[in-house]
Amino acid sequence: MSNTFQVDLRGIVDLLSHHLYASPRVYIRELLQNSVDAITAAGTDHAGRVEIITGEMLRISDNGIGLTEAQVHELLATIGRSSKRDELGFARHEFLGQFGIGLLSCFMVADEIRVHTRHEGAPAVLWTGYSDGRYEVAPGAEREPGTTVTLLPRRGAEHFLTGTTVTELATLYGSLLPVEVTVDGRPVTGRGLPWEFPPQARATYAEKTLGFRPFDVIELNVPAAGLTGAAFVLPTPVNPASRGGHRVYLKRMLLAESVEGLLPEWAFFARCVVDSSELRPTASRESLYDDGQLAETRDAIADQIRGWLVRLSATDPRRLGEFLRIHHLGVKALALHDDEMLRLVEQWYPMRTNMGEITLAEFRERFGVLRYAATDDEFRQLAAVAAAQDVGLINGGYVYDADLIERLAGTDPEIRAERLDPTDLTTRFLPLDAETELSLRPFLSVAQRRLDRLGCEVVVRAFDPVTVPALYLISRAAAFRDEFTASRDQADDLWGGVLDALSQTVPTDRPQLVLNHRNPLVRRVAALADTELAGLAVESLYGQALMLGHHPIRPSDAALLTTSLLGLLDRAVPGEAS
Ligand SMILES: Nc1ncnc2c1ncn2[C@@H]1O[C@H](COP(=O)(O)OP(=O)(O)OP(=O)(O)O)[C@@H](O)[C@H]1O
Repeated sequence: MSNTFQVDLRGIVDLLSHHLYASPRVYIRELLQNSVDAITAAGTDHAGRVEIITGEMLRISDNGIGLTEAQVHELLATIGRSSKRDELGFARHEFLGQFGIGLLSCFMVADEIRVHTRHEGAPAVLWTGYSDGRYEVAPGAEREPGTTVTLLPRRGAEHFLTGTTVTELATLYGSLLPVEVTVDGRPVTGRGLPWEFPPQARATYAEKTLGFRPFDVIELNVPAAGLTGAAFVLPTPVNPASRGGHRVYLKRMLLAESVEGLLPEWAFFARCVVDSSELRPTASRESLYDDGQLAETRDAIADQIRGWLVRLSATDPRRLGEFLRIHHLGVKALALHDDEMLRLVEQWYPMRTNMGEITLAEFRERFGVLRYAATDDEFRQLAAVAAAQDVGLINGGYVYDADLIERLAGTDPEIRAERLDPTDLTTRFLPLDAETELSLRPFLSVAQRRLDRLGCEVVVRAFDPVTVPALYLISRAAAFRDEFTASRDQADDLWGGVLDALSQTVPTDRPQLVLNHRNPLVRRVAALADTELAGLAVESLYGQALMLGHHPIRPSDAALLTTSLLGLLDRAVPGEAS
């Protein structure tokens, strides 16, 4: 024995309103969609018209194809049955609807739905559906071919059917539709496609609907997806991680104002407004169906945005510079895996160097090798000294910069990159002649004794600039050891033992205080016969070098600084010691 499924309409409507549609407001979209589809079905030489009248009840009339009585029974009363699919069940291309559930959404705001309809050459029919699942079919009053749907508001949902709300919703969803739509006599369509507006009007449109005046507008055209539209470039930086959605229309009907997945992540600086005749909606019609076609469309749009950037570099570099200043993070993120973008960054993005802000291309021309410091701290330590020796140095400490430099060198054998370690610079420090070296021995041993307990080695070299008396150089290995010692000091006995055992394996090159023999003050200090005063001076130079390089001041450093400062003051201020 075979039976037929029974459907509990209340249950289905509840499912739709709570789990499928984001808001009951979509009922207007579903009604508009049915009217437009009926007009499409009536044929192309047919000037379509959709009229919405609000009041006690809501009425929407179209001059579309209408339904015969047999179709009314078949289509309106069967959930999931649609006239918009072909024999194989595929959505027919020319229609907006496809699922056969749209009309049900009206039960979210109405208790009763009346469909008064007539198909050319057939008598008019009146179908009445109730939210409890009953429906009636009766002969309808004489009328022109077409359909009028009337909604009787459900208690508590009246506000969804007022003139103001309906005008707002019809404008939101339907303003780009290719048929004339009016609400209470006022047209909501007919203003054309915003991305075809002249530039000024386009900017005003963006300001009103997207909330910003665009930096530029990129026209989009992807024939394979029947897609046209525009990408509006944001005029201010945005967090690359914030997902900005796009305004997507499908066959001129708004899908949603914040659709994700239309652009690749790197293009976070653009907001699109597009219409597509091929991309598919999910059943809720609130997002795009994520399939191969969406992926291909995304790639095609990405190409067009990339093309805009490349074009800008060729025709208007100044403007490209402006763009990069605003959105450098996104462009750099993109350059990490896109060669064209990498070239763009190399040619046009000014990086911070010790010779000012210059592009990597210029830097290479001047200095050959892309020499960079990997962190901001290392850069600060080295920048002035390197500059005085005419060594160009890039600050690779900004997000992505060091990675980009490395990648550039990895993709082009012509390009060399070199990470500069603070201790590498000592090779640029000239040793002193043997005689001077010898004469400085006693001073050096005094100085070394004062700094021994801080784990610092003192050397004297000649380097530029003469104005810098001393530099504190810390190699990567030493930096690691410093952190290691700090955690050893804080650890309890058990962990202390473990860390001690480990420390055997930690390399032992020590940080260095490099005194500059070209600096007059250093020469005078080195020549002092008073070893106590020389010691105090070395300690002060040590403190000053720490601060110059923005090194952390440990408690032992702070204690040393205090005693040396007080010691020097004591020497400097005249009067008898008490
Ligand atoms: N205004 C109308 N004029 C003519 N036929 C209509 C009209 N409204 C609805 N219909 C008929 O009723 C059927 C069911 O409509 P319904 O809105 O439930 O689903 P659909 O439009 O086919 O698909 P979807 O769920 O994607 O909207 C339609 O396929 C269509 O044949």
